Amino acid sequence: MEAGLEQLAEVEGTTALWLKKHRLVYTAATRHPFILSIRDGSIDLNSFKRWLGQDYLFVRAFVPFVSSVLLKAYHESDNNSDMEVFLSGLAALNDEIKWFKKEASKWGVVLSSIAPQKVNEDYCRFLESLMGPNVEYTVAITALWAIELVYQQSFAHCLEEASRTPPELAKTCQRWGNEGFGQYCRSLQKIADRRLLRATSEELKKAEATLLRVLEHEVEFWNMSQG
Ligand SMILES: Cc1ncc(CN)c(N)n1
Repeated sequence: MEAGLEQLAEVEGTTALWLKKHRLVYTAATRHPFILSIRDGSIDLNSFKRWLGQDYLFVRAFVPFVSSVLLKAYHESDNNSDMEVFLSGLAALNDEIKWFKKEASKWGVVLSSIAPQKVNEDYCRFLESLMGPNVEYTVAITALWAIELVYQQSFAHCLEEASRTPPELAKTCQRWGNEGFGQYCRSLQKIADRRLLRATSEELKKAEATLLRVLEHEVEFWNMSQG
């Protein structure tokens, strides 16, 4: 990193700098028309159901990814408490899978008969590419933080005062838009920033490229859901 940027990263955090630098794609991911349609109440419920079924499949693939980050933390982290953050994330995912099953039956979505769409498969394949032992902990935690952040920022937007989110979707928005999940995202960000400050320039390049890929995959995922 250049000398000036390095000082700024110490004050602001590398992740915040990257979000500013890549704000167009970040905004595309967190203020997507699919999310805006939840927020203004115009959401097509078939799109919502499509998202629900596809996201259930994504979350099933996300669990092993989070486990792989926990494993990397166990082997590579310079801070004992990192592992506990991921463990709490895994516990939340356990609840999330149960929630998806209940929500799906509420909406008449039969999860067992849903096939992943190509966009979803591509995203899950990307997750798998980050699970191997050759991928640095710093790169993997950057991806995990970005993936969670997109949902937190998107759904929190649907809970803001001016929003007209339909009441039957409020629980969905609260799942990722609540303060506890916001705190979890900040914990992930702190870990990522701590690691990025000590990363080699090669690792920094890989982590930034990974952040961009996550944001692009998230935009594609919303596009797919919207249909
Ligand atoms: C596609 C996607 N991105 C992020 C999340 C939040 N875990 C999710 N459930 N699905």
